[in-house]
Amino acid sequence: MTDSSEGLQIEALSLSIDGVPILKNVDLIAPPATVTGLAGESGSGKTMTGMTVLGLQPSRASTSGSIRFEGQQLLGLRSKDLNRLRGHRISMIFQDPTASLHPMLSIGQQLTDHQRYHLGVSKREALSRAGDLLQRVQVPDPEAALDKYVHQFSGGQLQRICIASALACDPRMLIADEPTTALDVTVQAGILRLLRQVCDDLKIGIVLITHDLGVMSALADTITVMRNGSVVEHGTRQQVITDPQDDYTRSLIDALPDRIEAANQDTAGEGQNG
Ligand SMILES: Nc1ncnc2c1ncn2[C@@H]1O[C@H](COP(=O)(O)OP(=O)(O)OP(=O)(O)O)[C@@H](O)[C@H]1O
Repeated sequence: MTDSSEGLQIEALSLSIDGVPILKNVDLIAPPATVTGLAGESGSGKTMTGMTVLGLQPSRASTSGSIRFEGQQLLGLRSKDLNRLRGHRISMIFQDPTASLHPMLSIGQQLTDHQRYHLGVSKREALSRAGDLLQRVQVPDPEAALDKYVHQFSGGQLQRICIASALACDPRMLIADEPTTALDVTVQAGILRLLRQVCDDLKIGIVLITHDLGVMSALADTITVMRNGSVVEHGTRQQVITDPQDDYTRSLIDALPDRIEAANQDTAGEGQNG
């Protein structure tokens, strides 16, 4: 049982846009130090759920239900308070690292600005922390990397930099929306392994959003499956993957048997190029 003052608890979250229901009574619990998977086909409402946690739903959306983070109600929070939370206590990484990073700013600048805003640290301290973060996410030669720009890195390295940026202000929760979908298969496994380390070593809760049950089965501790804006299944990874109760989940798994098997094997041979 999760302590209600810890992690993220979404209860009966509904959201509609111009009267069209997008999310319907969504329940999701994401404890600390756990990877909570949110699966489902395209358009099922996974991203909208993650965005709503951060108050980033479209402005014309109407919502009901509850989103509690470390005991605090987020739904209806003023934007000033949400700003304080976003990128600090809860951060997010997205599918395309090149779209998440600014092409004209050095990596050092992109890893320090929000530290200075949220943590109030000096430029020098923020840079030192940024170097440590790049080391943690295994970007080669972290000191030199701080002076480089986006075009000088591979896609996998850029996603590592995005993870470093997401970790920069010591978040307690990380929402990862399709974090490996834009990457080569050979690089994906390294990013998944890094996210596992982040979760285990820093005790950060991760909400992993992906349509790919192969990725899900490699990383998630629990899996919630959505369809058409509703949760259709929830359980441990083992339960959901090996004994799905819902026909829709079963059809998703049946479509990907080989990939799930492959994803469940630890891909120890993956190199540092990611
Ligand atoms: N800004 C918006 N305005 C209106 N409807 C939207 C908006 N953004 C998303 N939707 C709708 O909300 C529904 C859920 O979309 P969402 O992006 O959450 O799905 P998803 O499960 O994350 O799918 P994908 O993997 O393709 O991103 C879809 O029907 C989508 O068309």
